[in-house]
Amino acid sequence: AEKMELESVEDTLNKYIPPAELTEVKRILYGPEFLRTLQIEKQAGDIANNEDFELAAYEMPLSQNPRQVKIGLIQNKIISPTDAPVSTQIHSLHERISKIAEAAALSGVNILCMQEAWTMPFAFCTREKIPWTDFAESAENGATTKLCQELARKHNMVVVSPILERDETHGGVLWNTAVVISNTGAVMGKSRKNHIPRVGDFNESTYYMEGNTGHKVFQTSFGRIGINICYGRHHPLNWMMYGINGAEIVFNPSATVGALSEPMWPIEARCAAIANHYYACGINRVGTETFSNEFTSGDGKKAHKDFGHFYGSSYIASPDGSRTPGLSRTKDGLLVVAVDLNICQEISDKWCFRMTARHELYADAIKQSTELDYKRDIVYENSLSFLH
Ligand SMILES: NC(=O)NCCC(=O)O
Repeated sequence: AEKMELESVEDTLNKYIPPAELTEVKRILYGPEFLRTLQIEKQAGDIANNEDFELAAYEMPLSQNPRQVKIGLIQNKIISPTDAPVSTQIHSLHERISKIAEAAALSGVNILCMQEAWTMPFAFCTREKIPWTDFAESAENGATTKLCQELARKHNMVVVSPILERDETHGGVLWNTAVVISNTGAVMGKSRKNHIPRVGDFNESTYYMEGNTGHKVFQTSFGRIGINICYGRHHPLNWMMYGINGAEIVFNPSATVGALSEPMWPIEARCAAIANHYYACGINRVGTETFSNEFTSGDGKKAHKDFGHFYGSSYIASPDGSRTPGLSRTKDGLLVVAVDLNICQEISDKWCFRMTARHELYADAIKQSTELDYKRDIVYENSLSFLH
């Protein structure tokens, strides 16, 4: 029997914490400044109802000189079963996401980001090559990029489209890549996943290597954006480099399951937003994906056919330390958030984390620590000196 999943942490707080305490609990958990809930545009609300996805919209606190943009995040389940033809699986997702993008456009979204490898099941757990490698497409002119170009032009919004990329220029190798499409419809470029997991059933290193595009930041019409794909969120230096390159918003398109990472999820993007003075956006897929053939997790337990529950819970964290509530843990959703990019500079001037970061100190120390003959700087009590 399928396990009953908790709908959302916020629903549980709202249901069980008495109103008198709830405000204070939320202030402590979600941040000092209260978010404003935005009215859902009627037509967008109708699409969400008809298509059965959650639509939540908020405005984050404003600075003295606001430079507001609206971010949209989409989290979703796969539609077709994993043994359907590849083209059917991709097509069904194209249709679904186009409808959600329509609701995003009606909600005034300027920059829209989908989840990691959004055109496919997260099949890397299986270690099988066929049919999963057939989901790979050219970042520059694959069918998914073409669709996103249409969406970008039609809705005048920047689209960040994370896909499994096939790089024809370099022998057709695969990458885990986010394609950035301008609101004009032009492909601005791509950003590849820098850190590939070797944990749990995330057997991605069987398929593609660590990315080689560095920490590109894209100057779009609606602000400077970077993309730190999934497992990269466990690496503070990865987050930091997008900040150093001037990002005002960093997206973290992800695919991660409850048993592995859920306690880390609300913390990591939020810490990154605070430490780097930018907005950080966590996006995670939802649902349980089942495969035809059993696979093992290398833990002595029985072989199984599913990856476990992808818990959604997409959210946006502000440089001021606050965050939005998460989307559902079980349902498809669109999170629309109006953010003020000027908050990045305002908070940087207030807290001075960038100014006080001492990067030159760490640059030298980290460089030395990678040398073969490096000696760790540990101080021993004299009597224990034989431990050296
Ligand atoms: N997609 C991916 O990198 N997942 C790894 C697991 C995690 O980072 O939570």
